[in-house]
Amino acid sequence: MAQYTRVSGSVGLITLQSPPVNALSAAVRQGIVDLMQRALSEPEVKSVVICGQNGIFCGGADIKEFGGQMSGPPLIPMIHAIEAASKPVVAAIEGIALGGGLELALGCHYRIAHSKARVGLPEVTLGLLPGAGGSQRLPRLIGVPAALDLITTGRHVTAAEALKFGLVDQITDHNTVNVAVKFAQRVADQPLDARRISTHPCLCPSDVAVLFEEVMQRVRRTARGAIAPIACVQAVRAAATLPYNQGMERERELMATLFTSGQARALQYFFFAQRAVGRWSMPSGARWDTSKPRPVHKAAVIGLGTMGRGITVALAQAGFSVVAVETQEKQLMEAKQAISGMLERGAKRRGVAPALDKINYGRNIQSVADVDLVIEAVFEDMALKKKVFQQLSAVCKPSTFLCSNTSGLDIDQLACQTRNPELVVGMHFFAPAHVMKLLEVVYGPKSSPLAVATAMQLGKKIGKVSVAVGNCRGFVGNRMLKPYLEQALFLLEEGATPEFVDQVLEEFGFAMGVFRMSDLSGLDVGWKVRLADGLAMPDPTMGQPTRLRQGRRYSPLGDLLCEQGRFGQKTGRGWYQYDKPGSQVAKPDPWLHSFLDEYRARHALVAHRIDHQEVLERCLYSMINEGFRILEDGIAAGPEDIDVIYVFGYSWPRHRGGPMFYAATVGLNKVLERLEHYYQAHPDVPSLQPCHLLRKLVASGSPPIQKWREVIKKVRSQL
Ligand SMILES: CC(C)(COP(=O)(O)OP(=O)(O)OC[C@H]1O[C@@H](n2cnc3c(N)ncnc32)[C@H](O)[C@@H]1OP(=O)(O)O)[C@@H](O)C(=O)NCCC(=O)NCCSC(=O)CC(=O)CCCCCCCCCCCCC(=O)O
Ligand SMILES: NC(=O)C1=CN([C@@H]2O[C@H](COP(=O)(O)OP(=O)(O)OC[C@H]3O[C@@H](n4cnc5c(N)ncnc54)[C@H](O)[C@@H]3O)[C@@H](O)[C@H]2O)C=CC1
Repeated sequence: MAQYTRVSGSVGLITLQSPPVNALSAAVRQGIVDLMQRALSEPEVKSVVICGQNGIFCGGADIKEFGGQMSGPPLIPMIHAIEAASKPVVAAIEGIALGGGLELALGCHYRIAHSKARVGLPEVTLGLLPGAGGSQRLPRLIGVPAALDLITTGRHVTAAEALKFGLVDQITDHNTVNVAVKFAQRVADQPLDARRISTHPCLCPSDVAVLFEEVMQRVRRTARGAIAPIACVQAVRAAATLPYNQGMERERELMATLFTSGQARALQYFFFAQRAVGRWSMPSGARWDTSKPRPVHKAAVIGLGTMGRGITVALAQAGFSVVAVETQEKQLMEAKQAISGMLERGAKRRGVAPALDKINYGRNIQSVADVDLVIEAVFEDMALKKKVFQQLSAVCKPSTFLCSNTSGLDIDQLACQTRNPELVVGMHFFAPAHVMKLLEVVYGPKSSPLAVATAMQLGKKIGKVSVAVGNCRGFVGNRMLKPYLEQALFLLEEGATPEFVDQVLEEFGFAMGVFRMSDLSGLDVGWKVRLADGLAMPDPTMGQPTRLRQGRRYSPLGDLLCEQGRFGQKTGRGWYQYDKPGSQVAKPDPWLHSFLDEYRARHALVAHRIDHQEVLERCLYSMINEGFRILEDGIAAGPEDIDVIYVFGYSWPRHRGGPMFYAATVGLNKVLERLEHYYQAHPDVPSLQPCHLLRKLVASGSPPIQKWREVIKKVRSQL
């Protein structure tokens, strides 16, 4: 909807009204069309101001409408009509002008923005391009290089930056609508021809062809298979090389391709999934909207290794006072230096002062007595963690929340060491903890809704996307990683090379294939866990490793590499070789290939030809199958939780929506059929056995992903 008022006698004020972000729904578009006609037909009205209610100009097209039949007046002619109007139209931009919202403002003759407003064309993040003239008007207004930057990244810019670009005409600290109304009165009689952006020539640098070539190469390199960034470059190239009308036609063609692509659907699903995870629930029925968090002012981090350092930086940067405890003197010194460096670099990037004074370092756990929340990040060793939780419980205030950054140990066992087990949760960060967006908040059987709500809120305050998950080995992310890694190893045993497996996964869109990823995180990490589990022991009777452990197929390949001191990048050797320890450039290693040949010969394994399809299906479908088990067990409340975890924590390509959305795209019956096929071929691999929920969903006609929760509920109620 939109509302019309006449202000100061001669200005028609059109206010967009569609909470929460004044998106351009069919009703809003209809309102704008009708009210523009009214303003133009009233002789007393000399100029028009368009603004949005509640201090928000416009969040763009209504993304919910994209999934269905579009109705109402189309955006492009609406914006053209505004630009062609005979009376000046001024956009009064408060809050945000994003996507179609900014395109609407670009159709206006003038733009006045509040100093705190942000503007941008984020369509690329939804798998689209600015398809309501934005790709053609923006380069004409601010030049090709700046337009390419904004349109291909989708980044939001501040009002100050927008003014520098010439994207807005004026910024104000006062009431933007009042300023815009006064402005509209001043320009009421001024000629409009020069204010119609579509009539401007496109501002191109002399080496524009080279620029497009460079940008296209960069975009292709970073897009990981996403098509929208490429279409965005093509659309801006059309603005630079074609007359406006032909450019608009090209924009329409490109938009039509994107609009109906699976990628746009995946990215739009993911937009809502990110917001859905904030509405968490626990099997007990506790929920985000009925569980109040307690404020946290002062926090502590125990253990300043890789993770503790990043967590300390994340907390300090968000303004929390932090007590940082490390028992080893040498580690403490190194950590202080590393944390100060991270804070200084971060502050420089953001143009603020480094939050060095927010942190108090110490070697004694007694120094955390008065904090509101502790995050433990000591070695992944249950006995050590239990001891630390006993100490914390004795030292801290009774109300202190005690959290563990464990990658997958039982939160309940830690809670049992404390006086107040209801205040214990997992806060599982991802490395590097001050950079990675994901936080798994893990509730055990004794965790209270208060503790979950507090950890979720803390995550939000430090800029994380937090997902509440249940307690099980590996939680959601690492539990699903296990069958994925396992399949990758089996594929090596059966004839594949690490290079081939990685190439297939990287072509799919992962930032790194599974073996390059293992080399980066360190092969020793998983080895220690397998040793602790009694899995990575050489067979005592044979004197050499066997391929069956604890009743199921097991690949000791990773253990054998670790026994040779090949821990990955840190030792300069792993699944690949590196020039020196710490180097990041992975090169194929002839030693590894001979090692694999010898291994296969020793175990009488005949290498067979493995193709792309087999690598993808075995790695991804086994992981997806585990995802369904996680849903069935109630460890994740819905598929969105899993998808958000995989995109933000494991570099799953966002334009494929996440593993569960991908399964829905491929077709659940196909996933089931292929799992059945592989399970038949490998009956000693239980992770390939299709789980009950997957079968149930297929039997229920493979409902759309938005309906899975209903089937999950039924399956769980029958357990
Ligand atoms: C706006 C934000 C920055 C606010 O952030 P924050 O305050 O943190 O709140 P949130 O929790 O994010 O959001 C609150 C609430 O609002 C919902 N919401 C937000 N934005 C939208 C929106 N645009 N639409 C719908 N709903 C929205 C959000 O989901 C939350 O609700 P909840 O999910 O219930 O919790 C932030 O929200 C944000 O960044 N929003 C997105 C902004 C954005 O990306 N805008 C761009 C939208 S795309 C666009 O504008 C494109 C166009 O306009 C072009 C359209 C052209 C159409 C032409 C079609 C041609 C098709 C050709 C096909 C031809 C086929 C053929 O030829 O046959
Ligand atoms: N490294 C990674 O990528 C990730 C690790 N994790 C988890 O985070 C935790 C920490 O892992 P990392 O930082 O990699 O380990 P790390 O080995 O780099 O650091 C652990 C630190 O804890 C210190 N420490 C040990 N006992 C202590 C005590 N009683 N009091 C104070 N400090 C103590 C050690 O001296 C060391 O500096 C583990 O539980 C791990 O599973 C979670 C996510 C990712």
